[in-house]
Amino acid sequence: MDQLPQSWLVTLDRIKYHAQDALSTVAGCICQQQSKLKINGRTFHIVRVLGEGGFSFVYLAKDEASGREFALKKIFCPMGMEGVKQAMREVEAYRRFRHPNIIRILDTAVVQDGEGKIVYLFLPVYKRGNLQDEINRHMQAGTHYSERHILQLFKGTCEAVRAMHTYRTPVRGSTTLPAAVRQDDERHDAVLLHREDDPEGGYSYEDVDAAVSVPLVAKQQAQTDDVVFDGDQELLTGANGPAAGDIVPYAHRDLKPGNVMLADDGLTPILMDFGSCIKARISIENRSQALLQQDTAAEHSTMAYRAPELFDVKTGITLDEKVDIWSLGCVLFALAYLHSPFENTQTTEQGGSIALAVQSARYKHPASQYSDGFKALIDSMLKVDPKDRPDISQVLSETNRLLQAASAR
Ligand SMILES: Nc1ncnc2c1ncn2[C@@H]1O[C@H](COP(=O)(O)OP(=O)(O)OP(=O)(O)O)[C@@H](O)[C@H]1O
Repeated sequence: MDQLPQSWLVTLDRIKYHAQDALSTVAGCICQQQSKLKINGRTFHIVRVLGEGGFSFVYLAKDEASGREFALKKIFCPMGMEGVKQAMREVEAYRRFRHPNIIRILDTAVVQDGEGKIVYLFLPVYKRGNLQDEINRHMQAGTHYSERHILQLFKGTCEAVRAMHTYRTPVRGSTTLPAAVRQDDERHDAVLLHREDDPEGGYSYEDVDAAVSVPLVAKQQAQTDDVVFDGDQELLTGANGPAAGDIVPYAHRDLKPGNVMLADDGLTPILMDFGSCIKARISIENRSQALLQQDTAAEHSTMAYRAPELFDVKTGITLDEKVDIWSLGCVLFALAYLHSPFENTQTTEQGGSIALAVQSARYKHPASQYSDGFKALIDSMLKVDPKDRPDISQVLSETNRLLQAASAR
């Protein structure tokens, strides 16, 4: 096993954990008892699977007492504390960016699972699904979005991205962090991260908004040995870190239609899946740093939406938030033509690889009714050299201009 590359081990873990979860889901259908989950004294009924990702399943879960529904994301952490820390970094990213177009996290729990751990994230449910689901519906029906509708969806997505690219380091103590942990689940040895000021050890559902916005103490000593969360690195300001109030751009690094949910109004996009979110500016000083970034991108950033500089990371460069601008170009293209510019293309059909097509920005606009300005916006983002791409504010102002023009037509 030692000789196997890390990516193989990850794949083996995925197969193992997905098989386990699939089996327990089937068993849960047969045995009502197994489709319930008890966390911190509350019982949740697992209604159905909403979706699945690389290391996670997302369920529709209903609180038995209140009847309130949640999207419950179950993340498997097979590789010890590093896996849990990675999951908690995702949690912290959800908490860091408060924006109407970014998903809110309602609560978090960590549960022992044999040798590994499971992290549960409680999220609001978006019953309309994500933009990839919408694209699939268009494909089946042989329909397309109008330019105006696309630009409305794209604008909200860009606003979420702008909140990340222009993130300001908070003043110490002003960020909400999970403040305490405790162990009290009968079956699972669950550790629920919850509001410190709630003696009952949880939030009331009416209080959910307050629970994510009340400033808690920045970093607390956990009450068990399982310190699973080491705080927002942005709070660690000082001689070597950014000063409070500085702009520290973050990159999402996995922007794609499947990671944008649609709110119930059918018009408001909600950015989610922050498992790949990272401080955007990374200076690559040597080959091993370059390979690390390349491997991370291969694991977390979907190929058909991944920026060219992440396929073959060069030394002596600084990766930055322009990786997301490339992905936004792919997202805008996909909303228009129902696939990424680098999948289903003639190039890939003729045996060329996606990686080669991306690295030379080889794609074509299919014949369509979309305006020249709209196509030019896509083209401006799909530039191989990140310096040639617009920044998020420029993308937004062009989107607004095109939206006004489309509304006037
Ligand atoms: N809040 C939600 N409401 C409804 N469905 C959801 C919600 N969150 C996630 N899903 C569904 O679950 C799927 C997987 O979720 P998510 O992308 O967070 O998992 P992941 O493991 O991080 O995936 P990836 O492999 O893309 O990184 C989504 O594509 C979506 O269909």
